[in-house]
Formats: sequence, structure tokens, C-alpha cells
Amino acid sequence: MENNLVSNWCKNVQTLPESYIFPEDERPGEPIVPLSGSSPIIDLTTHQHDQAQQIIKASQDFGYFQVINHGISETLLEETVDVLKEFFEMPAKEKAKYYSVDPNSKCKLYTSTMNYSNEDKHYWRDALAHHCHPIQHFLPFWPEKPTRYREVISAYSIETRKLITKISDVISEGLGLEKGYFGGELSKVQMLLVNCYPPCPDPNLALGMHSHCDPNLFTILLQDNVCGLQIFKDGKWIAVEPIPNAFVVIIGCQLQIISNNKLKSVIHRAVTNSKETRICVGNFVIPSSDCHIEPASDLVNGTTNIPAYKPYQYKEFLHTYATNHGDFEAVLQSYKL
Ligand SMILES: O=C(O)CCC(=O)C(=O)O
Ligand SMILES: [Fe+2]
Repeated sequence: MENNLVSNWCKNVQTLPESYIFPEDERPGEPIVPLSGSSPIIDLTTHQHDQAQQIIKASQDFGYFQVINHGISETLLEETVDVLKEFFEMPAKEKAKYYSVDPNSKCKLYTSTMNYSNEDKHYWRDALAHHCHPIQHFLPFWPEKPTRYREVISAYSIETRKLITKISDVISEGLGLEKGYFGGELSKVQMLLVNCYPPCPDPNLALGMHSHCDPNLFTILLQDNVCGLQIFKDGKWIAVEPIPNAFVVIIGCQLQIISNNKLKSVIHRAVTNSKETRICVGNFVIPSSDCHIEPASDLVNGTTNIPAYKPYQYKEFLHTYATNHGDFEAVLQSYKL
């Protein structure tokens, strides 16, 4: 099964295998409307009050934003992408040690989706996933090769954790919630999910990742300066232009629910390209599975702001998400009051 990893065989094929060719109505399509300068960009060196307002506006209008001047060094970002590229370039035999589609395994390497064997069509993507907070607890399960993997990914995980806290605090300020509101159980889990999209023989027929909303609180993505991420807005797929050294922050379903629809979770997907490998490093901020979730009480006081969703435990939500195959509206519908 591990030989199914796209990174293991893509160099040997000139044409896209049938099992990767999507039906016409699901293909990426043309034209893709570029965001042409209207992409929401937040500079994290400006006054926190301004950042809070900009982040809330971007999250309402787009469901995502990019952050620049976030304080994480360019060198660390480059080393992170390099070590992850090296990981996917390792010989098949080396990668086979990590291949797993068992949801309980502590480090998973798989291709397309975890449901590969039941898929009609496969996505042109390999993925590596493991937890990264607290580091000392999870590091023994991380890949041992490339030799710098653990050192670089530890530094990256620590730095991104600080950024996650900073972004969480700015969001809570913007929503009028107390500082630290999203700390604790709501952001207890931090998962690294690295997507690798090797050059694809026919990007017009293939997809890198299906259209979905992120089920968690929010996600920060490092895009590696290669186009591929698209968001769905006003009935169109819009490319999210990579900005060097920026992070893309994707609002997840839990932020939409806790904010009582003030912030919007965005539908997004990834397309492929024929020229270069694209690495997209995702850091998923996830509530603990027993975490109790409901619209924040401070946002639903009074008669005008009635709660839009009923309370639930995060694990119940994940179950609903899985049974609805990530269909955003269907999932939210189950929790609407
Ligand atoms: O590769 C990308 O740009 C998107 C990744 C993503 O949406 C995810 O991992 O949930
Ligand atoms: Fe996503």
C-alpha cells in the first residue's frame, strides 16, 4: 500500500492515471479568479486593537486572512519546508516505516485521503500527520529521518504555538471575549499536517485536496510560495496568492459556532501544478475531544443575539463531520437551533 504514495511513482509517469481523473464537473476549471490585491493581509507589528478589528473583518468577509511580520524567522520557515521536502523525497523503503491509515497511530503517512481504498478517484497528494504539543510527549513518534527532522520541526512547533496563542488572543479581543478565552481545552491539541503535491502531469484534470471546511478551531498554513490553495467565495473559486514568509489563517467550524456566526469558516481546496512540488504545512489548532462547545455566552446575551447552535462535545462534532464527508452546510445544520 505504501507504494501508492504519489511521491514514490510520479516521476515514472507522463500521463495522469485514470484513477486521478475527476469527472468534468469536479475538475478545477478555468478561469480561476485571482484575488488581485484584495487578499486580507494583517501585519502583526501594528497596534493590537487595529489587528483585532482587521482580523474580525477578514474572518467575516473571507473566512481567512494572511499574517505577515509574525516574528518567526525566515530561516526557520525555509528549513522547515526544506526538511519536509527532503522527507517526501526519501526512498520509498524509508517512508514505508511511517505509512499508516490507522486513525489511532501517532504518526501517519498516507496518500490522497485516509480512505484511499474506498475512493472512486484519488487526490494528487501525500500527507504526513502527527501531534506536536506538548513536544516531549509526541517527539518519540516523529520521523527520525531526515536527520534534522526532529530538531527543525521542534523549533517550528514551538514558534507556531506562540503564534497560535497570539492569534487566539487577537481574535478573542476582536470578539470582545476575555484574554485567553481560546486557551485551555479549546486549543489543547496542535497537529502538524504536511501536504505534499508533486508536479502533476495534467493539473486540469486532477485535484490536490477536496473542497472542505476545517472542522477545528483554526488552522495556520505555510504555503511554500507555490500557488495551489483556493477558497470558495460568492460562487467562485479564488486563488490565495502565496506571500513570501506569510501564514494563511483559515477559520475553522468551531470558531464560526463559538462566535455565533460572527466569524465564517471558509470552504477551500487545493489544486496541483505541473512544474514544481508544493509543500503546504498545516498547523491545526484543535479542541480536546471532550471539550464542551457552544456559542460564547458573552456573545449571546440579550434578546437580539440568540444562540444559533446547540452545545455539544467536540468528539460528537467530529463524528458528524466524518459521516457527512465534511459537507459544511450539512454538518452545521445538525447543530443549528
Ligand atoms: O494545501 C493546501 O493549500 C490546503 C491544505 C488544507 O486545506 C488542509 O490541510 O486542510
Ligand atoms: Fe483545510
